[in-house]
Amino acid sequence: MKKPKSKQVRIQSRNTEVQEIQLLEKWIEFGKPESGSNPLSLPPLPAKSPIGRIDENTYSQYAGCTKFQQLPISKNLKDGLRQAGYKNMTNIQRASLPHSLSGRDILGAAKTGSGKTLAFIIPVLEKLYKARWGLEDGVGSIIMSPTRELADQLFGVLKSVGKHHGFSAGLLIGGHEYDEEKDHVNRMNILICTPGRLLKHMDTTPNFDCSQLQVLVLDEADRILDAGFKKEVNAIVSQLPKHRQTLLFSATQTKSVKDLARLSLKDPEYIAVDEESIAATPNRLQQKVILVPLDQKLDMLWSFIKAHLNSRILVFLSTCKQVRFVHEAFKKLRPGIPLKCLHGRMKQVKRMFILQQFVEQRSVLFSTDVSSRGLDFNKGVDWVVQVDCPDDVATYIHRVGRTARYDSIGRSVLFLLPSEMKMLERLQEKKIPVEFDKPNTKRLQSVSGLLAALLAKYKDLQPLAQRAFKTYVKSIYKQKDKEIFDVTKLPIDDFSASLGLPMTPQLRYLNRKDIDKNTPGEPVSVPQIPAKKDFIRPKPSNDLLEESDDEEILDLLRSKETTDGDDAKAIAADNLPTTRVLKKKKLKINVHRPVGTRVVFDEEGNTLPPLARLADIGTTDSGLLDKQKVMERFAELREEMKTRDQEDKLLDRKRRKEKRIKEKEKYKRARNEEEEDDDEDDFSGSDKDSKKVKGSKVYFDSDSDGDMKDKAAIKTDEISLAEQEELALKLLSSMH
Ligand SMILES: Nc1ncnc2c1ncn2[C@@H]1O[C@H](COP(=O)(O)OP(=O)(O)OP(=O)(O)O)[C@@H](O)[C@H]1O
Repeated sequence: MKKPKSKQVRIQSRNTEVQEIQLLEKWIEFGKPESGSNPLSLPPLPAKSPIGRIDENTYSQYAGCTKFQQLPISKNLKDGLRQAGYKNMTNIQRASLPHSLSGRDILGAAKTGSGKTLAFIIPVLEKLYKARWGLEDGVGSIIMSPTRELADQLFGVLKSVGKHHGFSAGLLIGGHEYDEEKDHVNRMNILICTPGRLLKHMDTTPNFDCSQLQVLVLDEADRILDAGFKKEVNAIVSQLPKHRQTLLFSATQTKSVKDLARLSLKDPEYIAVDEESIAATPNRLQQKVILVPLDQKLDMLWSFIKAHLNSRILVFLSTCKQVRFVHEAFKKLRPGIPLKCLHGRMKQVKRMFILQQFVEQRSVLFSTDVSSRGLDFNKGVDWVVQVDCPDDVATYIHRVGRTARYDSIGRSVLFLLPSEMKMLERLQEKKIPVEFDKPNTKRLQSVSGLLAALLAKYKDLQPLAQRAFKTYVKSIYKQKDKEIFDVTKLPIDDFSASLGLPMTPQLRYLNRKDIDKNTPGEPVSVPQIPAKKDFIRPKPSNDLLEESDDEEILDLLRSKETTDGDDAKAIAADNLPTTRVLKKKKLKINVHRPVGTRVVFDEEGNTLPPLARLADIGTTDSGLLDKQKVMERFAELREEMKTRDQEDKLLDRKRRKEKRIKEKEKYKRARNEEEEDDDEDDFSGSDKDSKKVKGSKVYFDSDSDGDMKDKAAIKTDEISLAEQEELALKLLSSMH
């Protein structure tokens, strides 16, 4: 009894589906907006106006509608959206959906946190639904994201709003089990992926086929189309059918004709909903820029964290090593708020776990740009702190866009070095409403002294600090925009000391003279910049574990109280942390000393001449060296050098012998192959013989190569002559 009923139900639901699709297609065709028009400019539809079919040939208007329920989309999707809590559309959704639902290519730009994800997930689901796409049809849509975390987040949105559709969807990202993915990838209708992993499947997974692809989506399109992904994206696109719908979205969009040609976009609709708006960043975002000398960055960051213990703070640093160091070091100083870190070198599972934790509790997340794009921390990030200057304005926009999402408020602060003030101009040129603040460092707590102590106590922290130092300087050195990033203007000794390092690590690629001639905090040309006297060495904190009041440091920084220059100098002198003393001593080190020699210090921390440690202070009150001891030491050194020379010679001989053996084996293999080839060919006996003789020549020990080759040649000649004589004799005797 049951079976025919379920069959009947199946037939019935298929018929309903077919009817719904026919209706949607007619409705879309009836009301699709003019190509090139912006549906946002149309007056909003009255709330109670009819939805869908009105009479035989008339359907309701949907260009200009404000609610998802007014769109020509399936009931399944409407249910999914309603259950996920989405009712009214955001501007980018209102502007793009009427175009994308009618099958047009889209190039969409809207501020961070403005709802671009639904603007592409809705047309993807609807396109496949209207095509009655099934499991057996394979890949119908690919959604590409530049980072794994963002791909994972998009996957979450797709699952939530698409739960009433019967599509299969897969997440293809690095860090996942590739073999497992391989087994399922052919059965997926929608793939959310990073470019690298998708290409790997295209190259290696048997029968992986995207030839029927209907919709291609690039989220954070400008990032995916930039040089970093160029090879992968070109290779992927070359394997996709040209006849498809393509949707590109980002907060900072590309209009490069070359890029668009690469993707074969067909008359795309340019939808930039914020073009008329003054700022490229959300209106509810308060943005500050403060001037912080390099050696005070960690003091400033520490003080900031201590003043915001009840917030969720996202901190951007430029390299993985910096993130690791600051996280490890600050953790040991226990600021009174959980600290987490995230960077591209971490295992994927851990990355996901950390993001989850950051979303769930107030904490500080130190991160590289791996989390600068697209991530939506749904409980809201209170502060975005950019300790290191972003590469460009686009990166700035994406970083600050992790806060003030949808309709929430947010705050951000960017630390700029005096040499990076050009970045402030660039932000202002792009109409980003940043407020420039002079730092009033009265409430700053210095951590460099504490870091020096930590480095001495925890041996594994010192290499971390060194790498943090080196990678930061290198990142500046490698930056393309030299107007902003000038490595020669970095006060590198002060910076090194501020990380608690006793000595400035060597930077082979830099000419020290170029750097040293620039003093920290040298005059800069931007008018708003405070004079050098505004940079005050902060007061070291006596008790860093004690919680400071939750008053915001930045409000204080803005306070009208200015510190008198002389006072400032006095405070600075009073409060110099211990690392500064170390730093002064370190400057006396002769960096050009011969390799392998040690720097020797006296009790005052001054460097001594080489061999000075041999001086017998008891007997030579003038500080002169004991000649006898020096001579003995020289003799010792000579002996050591002799032994090392002998060891080197032995090693060299051994290496040469190994090389010879390898060469012989190589020749042997080549000869064997040659002989095998010869066997297959129809050579005359004499040819074969001559080849063997020729081949045999190369087997001589090459210790005295030339000699032996000559001998071999002679030997071969002798044999042939004897044979010839014998043959001649035989011939003569037979003639007689
Ligand atoms: N119509 C809507 N109604 C309510 N909330 C929405 C709507 N659309 C999106 N949101 C919410 O707004 C937040 C930001 O959306 P989304 O992540 O899509 O922004 P985005 O524009 O892609 O940001 P980014 O440029 O940083 O990637 C999300 O939490 C999302 O759930």
